[in-house]
Amino acid sequence: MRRVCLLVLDSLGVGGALDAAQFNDLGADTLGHIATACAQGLADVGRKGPLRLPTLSDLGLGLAAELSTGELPPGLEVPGRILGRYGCASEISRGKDTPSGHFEMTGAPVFLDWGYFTPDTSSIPKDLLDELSARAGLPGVLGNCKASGIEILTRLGEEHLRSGRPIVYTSVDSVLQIAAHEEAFGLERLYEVCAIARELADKYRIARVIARPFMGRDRGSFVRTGNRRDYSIPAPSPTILDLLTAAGGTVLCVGKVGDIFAHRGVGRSIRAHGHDRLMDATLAAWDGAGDRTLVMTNFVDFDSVHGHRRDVAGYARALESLDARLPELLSRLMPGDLCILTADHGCDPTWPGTDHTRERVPVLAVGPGIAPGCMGVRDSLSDIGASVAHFFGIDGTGHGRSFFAQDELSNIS
Ligand SMILES: O=P(O)(O)O[C@H]1O[C@H](CO)[C@@H](O)[C@H]1O
Ligand SMILES: [Mn+2]
Ligand SMILES: [Mn+2]
Repeated sequence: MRRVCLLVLDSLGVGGALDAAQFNDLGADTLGHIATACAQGLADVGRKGPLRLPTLSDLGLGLAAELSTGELPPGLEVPGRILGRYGCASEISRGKDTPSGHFEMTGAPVFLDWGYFTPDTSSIPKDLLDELSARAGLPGVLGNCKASGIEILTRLGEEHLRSGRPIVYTSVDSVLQIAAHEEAFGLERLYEVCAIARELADKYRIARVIARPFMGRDRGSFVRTGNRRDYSIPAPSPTILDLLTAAGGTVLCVGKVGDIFAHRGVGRSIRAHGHDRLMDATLAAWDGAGDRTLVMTNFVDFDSVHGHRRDVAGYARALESLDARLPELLSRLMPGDLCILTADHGCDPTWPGTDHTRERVPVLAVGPGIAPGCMGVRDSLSDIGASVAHFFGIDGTGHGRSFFAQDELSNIS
């Protein structure tokens, strides 16, 4: 029996990207800067002192970070013995966005340029917005600029309630985000508008349309809800989700993963909000998973709740909480099981602005029969997909190299 659990700690970069300067991210280091702030007592909100990640440290997270930047993040000192195979990987896709990271780690790096809405005002082409209003029966839209999601609600949320116009905005990523009040505008209506926007955005090669529902009565009380939904462009080439499904295996996606892959190669998608619920859903999926099953979960709050909001203490708290839940999963790994933890890009909460940061990502692999040790600095996140294919004994996508030795897996039951 062979099963793989792939956990994406969304935005947990470990610095060190050789091309970071091209993204104005030279020196960005999500994990390193969080750990440093914690060690300096600068992240003592709802937690205290140095970052404590005993399980992730045992799996080699600190060493993976040291491999990337040359510096061991404080608090992530080398434990007595490493439990897993650790390393880090550079991203070769052109963008530092979520779809690029997820596609690349599943064997489909993105070499084409997404389309971007760049200007700060009138960002989104008039044709697209006119057609969206016509087809969705909207009285127009608000926003139409590059913005941060919370700030724009404060600025335009009340006008949205008065006018019924949804708020459209973009970021440094290839995204068209649409915010609307979950009750006043309606959640299903927002999803319908986003589905139309997805069709219209295709010709501009926009990677994602994102529904951003929110609640609250006024600018002081607006909050985004957990009903966010992503409408992605499909991966540019087959992923291991496609190949495993075609080979008769099963792909179970937890959280926003199914949406990211536009549900291609996805057997079942399980929605859950908040890291604890996401972990509960992962454990439930894992407990019911049979032979040749891939369970893939994205822990989105690191990025959306803490990284983009530049909330260092919150990010540290979320890391410590997830770390405390990991033993529940690790204790369920039986012979023939493999668990890989990684990230899709960085989002350094100490960095200027509110956007993602170009960084390497950690790659931690653990399971009975997987010899602990170092897998080095990997050339691409696609090495993860190649390793998963190798583990399942199926053809890979042609991108990436397995971090397992050729004959290493033959003795695993
Ligand atoms: O500021 P909010 O709405 O959270 O947007 C963020 O979320 C998007 C998806 O990760 C990114 O493109 C970034 O702009
Ligand atoms: Mn992401
Ligand atoms: Mn993000």
